[in-house]
Order: sequence, then C-alpha cells, then structure tokens
Amino acid sequence: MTVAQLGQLNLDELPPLRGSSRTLDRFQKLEQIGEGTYGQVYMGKEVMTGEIVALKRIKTENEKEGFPISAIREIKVLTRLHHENIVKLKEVVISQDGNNQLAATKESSDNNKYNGGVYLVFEYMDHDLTGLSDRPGLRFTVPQIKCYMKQLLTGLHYCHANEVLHRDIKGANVLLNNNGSLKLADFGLSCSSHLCRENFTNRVVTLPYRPPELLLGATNYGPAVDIWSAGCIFAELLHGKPIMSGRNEPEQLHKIFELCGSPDEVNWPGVSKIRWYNNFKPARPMRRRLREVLRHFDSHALDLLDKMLILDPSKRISAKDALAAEYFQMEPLPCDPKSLPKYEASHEFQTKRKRQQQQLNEETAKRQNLRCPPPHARLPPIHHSGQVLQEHRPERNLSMNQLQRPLPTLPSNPYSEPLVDAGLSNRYPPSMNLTVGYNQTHGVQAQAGGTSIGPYPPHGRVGPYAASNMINRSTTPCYAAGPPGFSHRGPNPIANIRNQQYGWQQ
Ligand SMILES: Nc1ncnc2c1ncn2[C@@H]1O[C@H](COP(=O)(O)OP(=O)(O)OP(=O)(O)O)[C@@H](O)[C@H]1O
Repeated sequence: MTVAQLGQLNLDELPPLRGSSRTLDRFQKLEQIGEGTYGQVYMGKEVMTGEIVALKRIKTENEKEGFPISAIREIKVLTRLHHENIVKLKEVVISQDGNNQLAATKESSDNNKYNGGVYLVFEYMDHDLTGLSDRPGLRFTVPQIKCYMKQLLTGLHYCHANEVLHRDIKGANVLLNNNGSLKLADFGLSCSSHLCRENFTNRVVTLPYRPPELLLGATNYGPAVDIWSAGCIFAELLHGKPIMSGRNEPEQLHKIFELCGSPDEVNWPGVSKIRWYNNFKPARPMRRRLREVLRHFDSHALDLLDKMLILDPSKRISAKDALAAEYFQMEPLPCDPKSLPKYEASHEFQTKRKRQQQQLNEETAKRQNLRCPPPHARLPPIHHSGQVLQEHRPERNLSMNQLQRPLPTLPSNPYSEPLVDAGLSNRYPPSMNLTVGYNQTHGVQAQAGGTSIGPYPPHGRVGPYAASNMINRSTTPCYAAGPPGFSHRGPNPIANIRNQQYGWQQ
C-alpha cells in the first residue's frame, strides 16, 4: 500500500476530466444507489465499453447561486488527489438538454427522466461501510477490521499529507468494493489549504462523527478532525454500532464528555478560550471512561482508539502514526484485501429503503391485526404436548446484526443524577424547541412532555465557502441567532501540533 510523501501531489498534472465534450447519453442508468444532500447517485453503465460506473447527479435546481459550491470543491479536490484509497473521479458529463433521457434503462420511465444538469462519473464501488455493516448477520472479523482501518488511515494520511481535510468522514462516505479496496468518497465538504487556511467553518462533519473542538466552536483546526471521525468509525466497527450519537450538538458533546471526560485546561490547554467552551463546560468534571466502557475491545485496538479519541486535537494521533500502531503489527494481522469476502452490493440508501419498507409492512400488519384481531387473541395459546412453544421474543423484530451483538451499554449518566447536574443545562437559549433530555432553565422553563432548549451557538465564521451548503449538511437543523455571550470572535488559540506536522497554517 503506498503511503503519501509530503508534497507528493503534482499540482500541474492535468485533471482526469475529458472536458465537457462527453454527454450523459453515453451512459445507461441502472439503479439508484445513493441519495445525498446534493443529488442522487446512480449505478450506470457506459454503453460503448460496458464499464460500470457511479453517476452522481449535481442538483442545480435549488441553487440560487448557480452551480453548487460543494460540487466545485469536490471536482477541484478530486482532480488533484490520485490514490488507491480515494475514489476516482473519471469525468464530468453534461446532459445536452433539460429533457434528455438517459439511454435505455431498466427502471420505469419516471425514474429515467433526466432533469438536466451535470453528472460526476466515478469508478463504481459495490458498497459503502454503513450499508455493508447493516447487512443482517454480518460481523467483521479482526483481520477484516484491521484491513479496512489500515486502508482508511492510509487514504486519510494521503489527504492530510497533501493538505486536504475531508471534513465529512462517516460510514456512508467510506466506499468498499468486492476486491477488498476501501476508498474515501464525498469530498464536497473537503477543504484544501490552497483554498483556505484558517477561520474554517465549524459546521462540518456529520454529528455522530464530529469532534469536540468543532462542537465547542473552534474555527482553526486541522487534520485531527478527520482522525476523530475515523476513531468513531473504528469504534463502530469494533462495537457493532455507533458509540456516540447525540440528537443535537449539546447532546453530542455530552456523550463525548461521558466517554472521553470533560475538557479542562489540564487535559486540553487552551480549551477555555474556545468560543463556546463556557457554554458547554459541565458544572462538575467528568472523568474519562473510554477504557473502562470499551474494555471488551482487544487491548491493542483500545490503545489505538484511545489515541484517536483524545479530546485535545493537538494530542490526537496522526494518521501516519496510527498506521504504525502496534495494533496493525500484532497477530492476527490485517487480512489481504483480496481475501475479503464478496457481498451483494449494499449501499446505505438501499438498506435504509429496505428497512423503511419493512417497518411500513410491520405497521400495516399491526394495523390490520388491530382492526380484525384473530379469534381469542387475548386468550393464552393452547399448547399440545410435543408442540414447540412459540415464545414471545420482542427481539425477533431486530435484525440479525443486532441479535448477534449483545452490546454493553454506554454510560447514560456516570453520576446517576439528572443531566441538569452535569452542567449542560442553563446554557442553551430558548428559541428552538428541540425536545431532548436536557433540562432547560435558561430563559425558559422546562415544558411538559420534554424540555425545550435554545439554539446552538451561531456559526463561528462561515468558512471560505457558501454557508448555506455547510449548514444543510449537518444532520441537525439550522440554528438561529445565538445567545448573549456568544459574540466572542477571537482566534482559536489551540496550538495545533498536528497542523504543524503537516505544514498547516495555524
Ligand atoms: N463511486 C461510488 N460508487 C458506488 N456508490 C457510491 C459512489 N459514490 C457515492 N455512492 C453512494 O451514494 C451515497 C451518496 O454519495 P455522496 O456522499 O457522494 O453524495 P452526497 O450528495 O455528497 O451525500 P451526503 O449528503 O451524504 O454528503 C454514498 O453513501 C454511496 O452509498
């Protein structure tokens, strides 16, 4: 596996795009495999060669300002990055006219309508990590997890060595193929130091993978943000499900504090100067419990995870150092990617759809049962001798995946006290009615049936790119104006050693 050297990119290299001469009618749409913020992704076939590709349609119809900035960014970055662990952008094609239809298709004519616009043509990958891990009964082995993590970190190291932050590492953006290759995709939020150097936006990275420095409002950050997200993926692979998924930013921070401890000037020098620190600082310190909670992990895996999920980004391990971790040198060794099992294609979009369909079917069946219950539905069943008892097992509704993974629960509240005492209350101003587990006494009293919390602090500084795109990428709603006391806009003082290591500007 090649590991990038600093400055390895040849910026003068011609992009792999073949200009705008090729049009979409050279491709046959096979099926939809993804639905992103910025458009749909289809599996397609190049009619002439029969090559299978992924076609990402760039939605332009909702864009007030023309071509979306995320697409420009993705094209720009991917024309510079060429690595076996980065998805290959093959070309950009356009449709000749707005009513064009894709060449003969398998799906219904409605689905084939092409509304005009631009498509990015990527090499096709059979799965994304979220879709694959959602397969019922699938459990990765230790050599497989090592193999995937090694490739993920190699791809990240290549990006970081070339001054690119991905800023949206999550399972759905980690693509896998049946040759065992893993590739990073979706560079729509990425940031190159050639385009922007400091005062980045902190509204990046999907919530469960977002690092504490961004949640606390840092606008000067570096590659460590991607390492945190990669650490969350690593833990998810080992644990079988996400380890920290908050429904909103305050809750996400609280989950981080529960597992990784709360930040202070001792474990994270400079943290108190980060914009929103005082708003989120727990009233009482919370100790780090990661090793305790995840003690069922293999010790080398735990050592590495411990270094990836360090609160202070300047102490977080780099991708390069993570690749040298004992975890990858110890038996069982990472398996050869080619030896990885081949699975039927699985993308998050499809597995989500299947799940929704299943839920719908179950609800319909339930409703039908309610309307005409089976005779004597309330009477206990009659058991004949020799008959196998049909136990009532609510877990029958769970997927095989869930059944096979008896998981220890993460601490919900290490102090067994209401969350208000963890000090996260009183900090969220009252304009947004999110029902969460936090008590709210700042300006608005707790409401019946849930508590109301206010908006998360406003954007630190909208990055070098259009803000609207950034905000919409978050899994959480947009937030209105911030509370009093959020006006501090001084530079983030965290000394980012990692940035220096990669030659990043502070
Ligand atoms: N090259 C590819 N091969 C196969 N599937 C792909 C490919 N690129 C993307 N996909 C599928 O489409 C999904 C969405 O793609 P992508 O993340 O690039 O779109 P997006 O609009 O930027 O989405 P998001 O809103 O999640 O950021 C991926 O999770 C993946 O399942």
